[in-house]
Amino acid sequence: MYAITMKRGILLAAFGSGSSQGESTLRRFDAQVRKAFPDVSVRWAFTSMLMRERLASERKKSDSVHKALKKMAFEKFTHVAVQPVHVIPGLEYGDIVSDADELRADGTFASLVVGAPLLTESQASVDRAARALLAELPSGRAPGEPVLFMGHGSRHAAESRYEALAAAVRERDPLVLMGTLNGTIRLEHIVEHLRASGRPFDRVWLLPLLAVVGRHTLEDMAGDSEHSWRSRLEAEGIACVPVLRGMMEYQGFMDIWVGNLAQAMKGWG
Ligand SMILES: C[C@@]1(CC(=O)O)c2cc3[nH]c(cc4nc(cc5[nH]c(cc(n2)[C@H]1CCC(=O)O)[C@@](C)(CC(=O)O)[C@@H]5CCC(=O)O)C(CC(=O)O)=C4CCC(=O)O)c(CCC(=O)O)c3CC(=O)O
Ligand SMILES: [Co+2]
Repeated sequence: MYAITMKRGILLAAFGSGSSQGESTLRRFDAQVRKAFPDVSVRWAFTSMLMRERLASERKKSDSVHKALKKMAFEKFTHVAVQPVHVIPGLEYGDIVSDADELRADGTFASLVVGAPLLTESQASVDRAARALLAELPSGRAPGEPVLFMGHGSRHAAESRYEALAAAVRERDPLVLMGTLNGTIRLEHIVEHLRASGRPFDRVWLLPLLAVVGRHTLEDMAGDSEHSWRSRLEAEGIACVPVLRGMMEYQGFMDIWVGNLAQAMKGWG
């Protein structure tokens, strides 16, 4: 058996971002990954075709997961770990796994592994994320002020992960609530819950449960349109303090995604 010279690579996979804040968030994460694995090449893939096209029109190059893996195969990488920076094992995450499955079937890599998203079916992953989230609540939050997190939500069964996280967080702090844009726990459920608590509060803090600040945060959460969470809460007479920081800007969450990557790399054998 000839000895293959091991060439190891990491492929980080995000939805993609074109904003300067989003790009600096991804760059900070990139630096943390390179620091954690100094002798492994780090590449990026953006999963959103829409984002890749938007960047291409601004002459910024970006690869899909499939294309990035093809390039790494061409460059003779033997061991590759793909690490998504997604929150749930939903549809977007599933696309990444199927891209990896396809390339693995090619047999071009000696080993191709995919890391877990922030939340998996394990309660340990939910509790770990709940602790990271509660460790980073806005410093200006006065006692008794509710904090609302807006997740993306999904029609995929992985939607249950948001509910699991919401329960784990509420257990630790009953005034930290979570809902999703396109999921089962909607904003109206959160408002009902707040009203039912009977506790007086002047304002609520509004944070994205999204890795990177993008349109969903800027428009759907904090935007001026009447459909945004902020506008709908203000229409209910509830003042809002939006915090435009993606989850990947918090050390605790970066540590979880880096930890998932380290775990996946153990699968290289
Ligand atoms: C399946 C689908 C919905 C459906 O059809 O059910 C879906 C699902 C999910 N998206 C997620 C994440 C993000 N989606 C966006 C943005 C957009 N998402 C859109 C479409 C779709 N998104 C449908 C697939 C359409 C397709 O792929 O062809 C766009 C194009 C249209 C729209 O939704 O408005 C809009 C472009 C906005 C623009 O114009 O820029 C951003 C960026 C941002 O915030 O703006 C993030 C990263 C947030 C972050 O950084 O965390 C997650 C959570 C993943 C996770 O973290 O786990 C899920 C759930 C899951 O994966 O199951
Ligand atoms: Co989306």
